[in-house]
Amino acid sequence: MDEEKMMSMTETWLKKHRLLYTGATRNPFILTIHDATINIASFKTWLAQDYLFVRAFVPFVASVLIKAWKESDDNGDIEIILGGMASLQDEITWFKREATNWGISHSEVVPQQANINYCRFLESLMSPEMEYTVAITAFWAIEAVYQESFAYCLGEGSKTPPELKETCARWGNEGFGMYCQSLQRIADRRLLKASEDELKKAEVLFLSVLEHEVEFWNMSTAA
Ligand SMILES: Cc1ncc(CO)c(N)n1
Repeated sequence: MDEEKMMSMTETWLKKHRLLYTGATRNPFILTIHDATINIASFKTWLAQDYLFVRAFVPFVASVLIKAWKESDDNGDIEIILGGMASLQDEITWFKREATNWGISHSEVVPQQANINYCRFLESLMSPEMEYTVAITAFWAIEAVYQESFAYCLGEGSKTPPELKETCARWGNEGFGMYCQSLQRIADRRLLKASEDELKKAEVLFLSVLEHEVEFWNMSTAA
């Protein structure tokens, strides 16, 4: 009897594209939070830009919710996605409060190129022609990168400055980790039934997410 468990599709891709995934989850921006050498200007750039990103992320999640309602074979998906949407409201409130704390005025923040590109990518995923399977896979990847990145900043041996710990805990907490696992399970369940074309498309867009995440972090450290 074979005791080995089969690898899920997302696990297979994470393994196959390890280098790029590590590039997204252990980016220099994250490493400098982890070792407390972060330049506060970089942090403020990230904070200001990510607020704009999250505002664009809300309609994207709403579009995934609609696809789940139309296409999903499991009612449980709706609750998980809806839970994600609900926490985005809290997240937007948090971003506004943090901006005040760090002396950022959102009305003066101009979206940078990497952010514009990423938001445009989100918009392409919102198209009604985009399959649920593909969109939920991208959704999982977007959340998973933040979860892995910020959890690392709170992990053993991290020297994260106390004033940044709350930020890291937003995405690095255990509950957010469980939520990412739920999204991953949905993606894997769907990918199991996907056509060859859909699988290929989902893998390509998974890689696009990782590239956009790398560019987003790089944008923050470049400023
Ligand atoms: C750029 C980016 N990726 C992922 C997340 C997670 O929601 C975020 N807030 N911002």
